[in-house]
Amino acid sequence: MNILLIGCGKMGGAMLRQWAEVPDNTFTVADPAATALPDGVRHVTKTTELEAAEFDVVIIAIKPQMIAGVLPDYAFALKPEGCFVSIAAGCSIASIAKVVGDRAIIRVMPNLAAMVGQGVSGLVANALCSDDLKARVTELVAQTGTCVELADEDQIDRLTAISGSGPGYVFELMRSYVAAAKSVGFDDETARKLVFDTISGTVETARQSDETLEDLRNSVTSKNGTTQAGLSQLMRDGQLEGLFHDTVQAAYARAVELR
Ligand SMILES: NC(=O)C1=CN([C@@H]2O[C@H](COP(=O)(O)OP(=O)(O)OC[C@H]3O[C@@H](n4cnc5c(N)ncnc54)[C@H](O)[C@@H]3O)[C@@H](O)[C@H]2O)C=CC1
Ligand SMILES: O=C(O)[C@@H]1CCC=N1
Repeated sequence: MNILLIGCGKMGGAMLRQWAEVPDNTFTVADPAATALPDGVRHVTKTTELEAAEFDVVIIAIKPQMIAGVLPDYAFALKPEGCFVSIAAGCSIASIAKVVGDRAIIRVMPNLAAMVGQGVSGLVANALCSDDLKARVTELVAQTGTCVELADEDQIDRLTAISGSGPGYVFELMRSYVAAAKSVGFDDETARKLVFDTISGTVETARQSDETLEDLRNSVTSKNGTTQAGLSQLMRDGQLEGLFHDTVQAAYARAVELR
């Protein structure tokens, strides 16, 4: 497919890094600020460099608040049978259709781990999108990690609050954990290694186990031992579970506001 990527910042750039590894498709990036694009990717800085009906897919990877102002300038470059793919948080298919009219539109919510091919994405398409086009876009997204097809748009806003924003929550957890490791005397390099390897090893253990997360947690926790002492702080008054609940609800509410 011939693909136009509008916006090549943190998220668009992360996905492009994986896509550029696969020879199936050709990419043009439209982003005045883009630098250091992968080999073989065409870069345009003005819409006048594009031809009408040039692309099978136009990917919208700019901030949701910019879509109404920017997208009209690029819409002419999509083939009549092509589709728009938006990765913008919140911005609904109806809002995009207000800008481009009744066209095939797919919403994808990726996450930053796409950068290393371990992303998690949700996808939902409108009724004007053919099964073939949806399958080809799903395959494209799956080049960046796993891709789950969702039943409706509300689901993609809920998924945004879990996996779209998720790396932000996890990076902050990791940052706090590393700071705590340093507070008991480890240097930065050792603290990062201990924390990163503990997290990745724990995730892999959970993946390979049939036990519940509660049982796995209990299997680390000796009666009156060190883990129990630590968890009595981490879990005091159920605050951690409440905090995660509030975190996800706030992110979902913001996605709804951005519709
Ligand atoms: N950062 C993340 O982890 C995730 C971001 N998203 C979505 O991806 C979209 C982009 O977010 P980020 O990459 O984080 O933002 P970013 O600010 O890193 O990238 C946006 C890019 O758009 C470019 N841009 C601005 N005006 C433009 C124009 N007129 N024409 C072409 N390009 C233009 C900017 O130069 C910039 O490189 C947002 O809609 C966001 O909701 C979705 C999932 C995860
Ligand atoms: O924070 C945001 O709005 C974007 C969407 C998901 C992750 N980053």
